[in-house]
Amino acid sequence: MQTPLLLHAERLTKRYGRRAALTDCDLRIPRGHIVGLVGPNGAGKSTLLQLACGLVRPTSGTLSVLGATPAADASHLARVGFVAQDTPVYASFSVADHLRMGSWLNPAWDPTLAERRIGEVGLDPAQKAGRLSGGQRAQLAMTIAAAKRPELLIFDEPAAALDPLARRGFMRNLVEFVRELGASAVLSSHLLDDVEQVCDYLVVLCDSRVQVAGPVPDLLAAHHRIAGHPVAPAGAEVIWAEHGRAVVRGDATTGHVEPVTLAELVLAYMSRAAGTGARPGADAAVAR
Ligand SMILES: Nc1ncnc2c1ncn2[C@@H]1O[C@H](COP(=O)(O)OP(=O)(O)OP(=O)(O)O)[C@@H](O)[C@H]1O
Repeated sequence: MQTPLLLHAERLTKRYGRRAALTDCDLRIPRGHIVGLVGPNGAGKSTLLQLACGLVRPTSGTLSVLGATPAADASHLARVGFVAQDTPVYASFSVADHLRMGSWLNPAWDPTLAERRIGEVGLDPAQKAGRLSGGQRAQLAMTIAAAKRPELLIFDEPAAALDPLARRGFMRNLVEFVRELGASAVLSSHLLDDVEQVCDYLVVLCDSRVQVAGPVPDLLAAHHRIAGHPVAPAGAEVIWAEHGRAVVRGDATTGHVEPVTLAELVLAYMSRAAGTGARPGADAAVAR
C-alpha cells in the first residue's frame, strides 16, 4: 500500500460569505518535506493552514492530511502540531506550567525533548509567559508543538515577530527540529529568504488559487531567467516579462539564459497573478 500523502487537496474551496479564501486548489504533497507556503496578503495561506489543522472546514472539495480528514479524531489531532500566527500562550502561566499542561493534554508528550529545548533556547521555566518577548513566545510555542512528537508541524508565519538574527537562529532550529522528529512541516511566510533557507517544497498561492507547487529543485530546474530580446521557444510559458527580461517555464534557448532564484520565481508568479509587468508575449516574444 502507498504511504498517504502529507497534504492531498482536490478542488479545495473555502468561502467566507461571498469572499473566496481558496478556490479549486489541487495539491499532492508527499511526506518528508518542509513546505513553504508563500503569497501576498489575503492570498489564502492562513486559511489553508487552518483547514489542514481542522480549525475550519472546506466549503467544497476535499483535503486529507496524512491520509485522513483533518482533526477527524483525537489520534489525528495528536499527529499534527500547529503554531498559530500570533503564537498564543497563557499569559499568567509560567513556562514550566505550559510544559506540564502539554504533558497532560498530549499522549505522546516527550518531556525530555521539551525540557532540553527550553534550556537550549535560554527560557527560564519560572518566567510567566505574559512577560516573554515575541521571540521567546515563538520558541515556547514551537517547543510545545514539537514535544507532542507530531508527524506534521504547521507554522503560520513562525518568525514574523523576530529580529533578523533571532529569525535566522529560529529557522535553523526549526529545520534541525523537524529532522530530529522525523516529521514534515508546512510553514507560511512573507520572507522569501527564510523560505529559501529552509524549504525544499514550494507552494505559491495568489488570490485564493495555487499558482505553482513542487519540489524546489524541480521548480528551479524548470524555470529560467532570460534577458536581452528574450524569446521563449514554443512550448515554454512566459510567466512574467518586463523591460527586456522574463521568467519562463520550460526551455529557453535564445537571449541571455540564466538560472532563476527562488525569490525571482515567486515574484514572477505573484506579479503575473497581480497583473503587473508586461503581459506574456508583449515584452518577451514567444516563438511559434
Ligand atoms: N474568518 C474569516 N471571515 C471572513 N473572511 C475571512 C476570514 N478568514 C479569512 N478571510 C478572508 O479570506 C481571504 C484569505 O485570508 P487569509 O487570512 O487566509 O490570507 P493570508 O494569505 O493568510 O493573508 P496574510 O498574508 O495577510 O496573513 C482574505 O480575503 C480574508 O479577508
